[in-house]
Amino acid sequence: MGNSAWNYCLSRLEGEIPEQQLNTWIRPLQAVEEQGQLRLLAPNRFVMDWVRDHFLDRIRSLITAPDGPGLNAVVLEIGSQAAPAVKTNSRTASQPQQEQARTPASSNINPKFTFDTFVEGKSNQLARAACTQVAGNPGAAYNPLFLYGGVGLGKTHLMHAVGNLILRDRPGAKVLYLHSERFVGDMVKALQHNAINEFKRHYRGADALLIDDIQFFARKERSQEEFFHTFNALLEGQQQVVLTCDRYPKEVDGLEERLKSRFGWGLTVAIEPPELETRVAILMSKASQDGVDLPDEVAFFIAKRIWSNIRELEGALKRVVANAQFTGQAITLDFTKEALKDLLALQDKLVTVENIQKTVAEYYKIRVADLLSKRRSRSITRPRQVAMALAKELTSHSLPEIGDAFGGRDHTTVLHACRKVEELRQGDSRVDEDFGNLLRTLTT
Ligand SMILES: Nc1ncnc2c1ncn2[C@@H]1O[C@H](COP(=O)(O)OP(=O)(O)OP(=O)(O)O)[C@@H](O)[C@H]1O
Repeated sequence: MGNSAWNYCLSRLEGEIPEQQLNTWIRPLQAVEEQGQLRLLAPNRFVMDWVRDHFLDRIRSLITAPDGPGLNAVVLEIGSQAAPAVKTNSRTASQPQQEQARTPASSNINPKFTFDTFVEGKSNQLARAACTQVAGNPGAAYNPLFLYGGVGLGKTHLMHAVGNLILRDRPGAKVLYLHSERFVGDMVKALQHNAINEFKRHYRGADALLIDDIQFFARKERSQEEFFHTFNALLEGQQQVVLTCDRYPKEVDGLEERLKSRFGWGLTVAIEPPELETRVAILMSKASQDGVDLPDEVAFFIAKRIWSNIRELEGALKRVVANAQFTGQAITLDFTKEALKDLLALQDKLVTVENIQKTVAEYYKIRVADLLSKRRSRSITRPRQVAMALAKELTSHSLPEIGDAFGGRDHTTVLHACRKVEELRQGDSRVDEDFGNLLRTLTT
């Protein structure tokens, strides 16, 4: 393994730094390991300064830690190395960057994010179906297609999958993917350089425009104005627009009403946090893509303990795999528990039964004391059952422990609550929505 220290470091950083920042600052770095030190090559001074100021201390502590690669030093400088000659399909630090530099108008579609690599489950079924429809009939099926849901649930993946499928069917199509921050940045640059017409032409000429995380448009009036016109022009021309957001569009403060109402013209679909079976399937699929043999019990263990989002799930898997490769050990359940020890401890600390009770009480506008009381009116029992079910799902406490924490109730009451909530979630969309909202609040 040429760069095992750097790969190890990356796998750790992936769990700590938002994807957007990793792509912007960390992945463009090239790493060279030599004589006990790691040389990091930044493509330019801007990146070097940023990495030095924001990430270098952390990288150094990971690289030199005795229980990590244990190298002596990290050197950061400007430079580049020739790209390795053979590299199939795997993402290297520098490739996407170089690609972009050569062809600034390129689509930025990540070839790894396809429908084939997207695992379907109840939580994302509708979103996936809508995306396949759109990819098969761009501009005609649903326009715009608006995907929303919490962080790391696969919105970006699906968006790229749409782009990839359109490009497969029509290789000449102009498919533009970008984060909404980039749209804002490009617009500002265009205004500064008197090039707004070019900017308009560029975006309005897209056959499909895919814009990620549009909550970043909030309170940026000039950008919203420009986006509004771009959006209208595209819709009129039957060019496809796909948008994502971390919440339901109407709930984004600081977004103009006319935009919100336009977003509702097409189809708006939610992606929910995946249920256990889907999480296991995703882990299995990621492992097999990387050629890793993942025992079932390990997949179940990770999926049970990490529920909030798929990026974290992937991060945990990467950490286990990197540690196993690094130490040359097999991936067993014990090994996995050890590798994820600090991550899981951190998580246990974050979601406590008290925390759940407080959040649930606030959500239903009742008092925590009501949850613990003997009161049996519907307005109290339902939130209490939901809180118990959340405690079972999100903490590692046993049923008797949870019962105790809810005013000394019996474990069978907790079991009943969990079953009841499960049943209600199937049959009553309000309960399902409440549960989803609470899960999101507690885990993000
Ligand atoms: N159903 C799925 N099958 C396989 N991989 C998935 C699935 N959902 C998400 N992922 C993976 O999880 C990671 C995070 O997903 P993605 O970046 O698409 O999330 P997101 O919803 O766009 O989050 P954010 O709002 O933070 O941008 C990606 O690596 C993606 O491939």
